[in-house]
Amino acid sequence: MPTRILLVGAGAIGAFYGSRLACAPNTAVSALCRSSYKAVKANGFKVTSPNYGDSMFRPEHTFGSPDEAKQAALSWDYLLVATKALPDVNDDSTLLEGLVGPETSIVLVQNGLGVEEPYRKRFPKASILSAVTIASAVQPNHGSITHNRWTRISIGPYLPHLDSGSTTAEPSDDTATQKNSRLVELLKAGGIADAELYDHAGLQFVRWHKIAINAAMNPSSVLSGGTGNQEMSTDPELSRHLLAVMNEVLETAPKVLGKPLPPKLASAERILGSTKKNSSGSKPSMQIDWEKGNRLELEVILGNPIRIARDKGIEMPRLQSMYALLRKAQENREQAKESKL
Ligand SMILES: NC(=O)C1=CN([C@@H]2O[C@H](COP(=O)(O)OP(=O)(O)OC[C@H]3O[C@@H](n4cnc5c(N)ncnc54)[C@H](OP(=O)(O)O)[C@@H]3O)[C@@H](O)[C@H]2O)C=CC1
Ligand SMILES: CC(C)(CO)C(=O)C(=O)O
Repeated sequence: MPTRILLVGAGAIGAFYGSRLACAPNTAVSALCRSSYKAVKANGFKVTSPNYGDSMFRPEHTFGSPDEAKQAALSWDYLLVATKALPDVNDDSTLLEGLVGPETSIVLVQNGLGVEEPYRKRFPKASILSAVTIASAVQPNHGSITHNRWTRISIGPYLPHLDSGSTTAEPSDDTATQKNSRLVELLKAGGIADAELYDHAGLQFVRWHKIAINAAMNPSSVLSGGTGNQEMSTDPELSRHLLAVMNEVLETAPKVLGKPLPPKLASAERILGSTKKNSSGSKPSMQIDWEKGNRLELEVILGNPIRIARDKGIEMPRLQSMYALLRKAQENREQAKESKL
């Protein structure tokens, strides 16, 4: 039997990593699509990448709805979720109803903090793997994926009971850890050399570290009227703001997680230095979503970090200001859209 993987949200990131996993031996990758269903069912995915060249990736099965996936009655080893994380809009954990069996691991490849919780609450017995990627990919047309650069994906089992000070492992922890190692092996076999294995605590640090980048760059671009990454990092006032936001996150993370930040994670100064050198003209994904009129990943990038820190008695004033402003701007825009209908 092959290792069966279903992509839930086969957009830029889901289809890119899916196309690599499909190259690993004895692996069958299927896709649950939404608006790209017809294009993918007819032609599969065309993936272009500076690392892997141009390739076609035909899913074993292409489903147009969660019900269709359920009716296939297949047993999934991994459900790889790579939808945009928008808990204020949809609870995407409902998409997995009827697909999670005793052998299934749920893999969340999404930005943000707290993305695992809706899945843990709905599927308390399932093993959940949490993944953070540094990559740049887009889906310019249905079924066409352009991978631009970077392939780093860090994955760890999500075992939040270990956070509460208890060192008592649960029997299912070993399964999650083994499934995690296996997924990293599959990604490496598919050519992702920088797939990285973490334990629960290590991966949560990686999530906070990525939040430092996303909470600084993404809302600042929208609030500054669409400034690109490099221009923000070289502007005298904006660059001070970015550094201060990143440091606010990097100083909060150890207080929340109860351990010092691992030294291998880059400092705010180093992140800013490499952004200054990024001459690709890139803009943060939140700005691109704002331009398209899409809902923003505000809750997982700003709201959840603020709330998680506040629960521990810590305020994050720079994040809070940006969150309050953008939340209202988004709300006003949604109301304006509705009043036009
Ligand atoms: N793109 C990148 O370079 C990076 C992205 N990330 C993170 O990865 C995650 C995924 O981002 P990205 O791949 O860019 O997003 P995309 O918008 O490209 O892909 C999301 C996909 O999920 C699909 N989807 C959403 N809801 C459903 C549903 N109910 N049923 C079936 N399919 C659904 C969307 O379909 P539809 O087209 O119909 O909306 C879309 O194809 C985000 O959290 C993002 O922040 C992290 C690092 C880099
Ligand atoms: C590239 C980067 C770090 C810019 O903020 C990003 O992750 C995004 O656009 O969402």
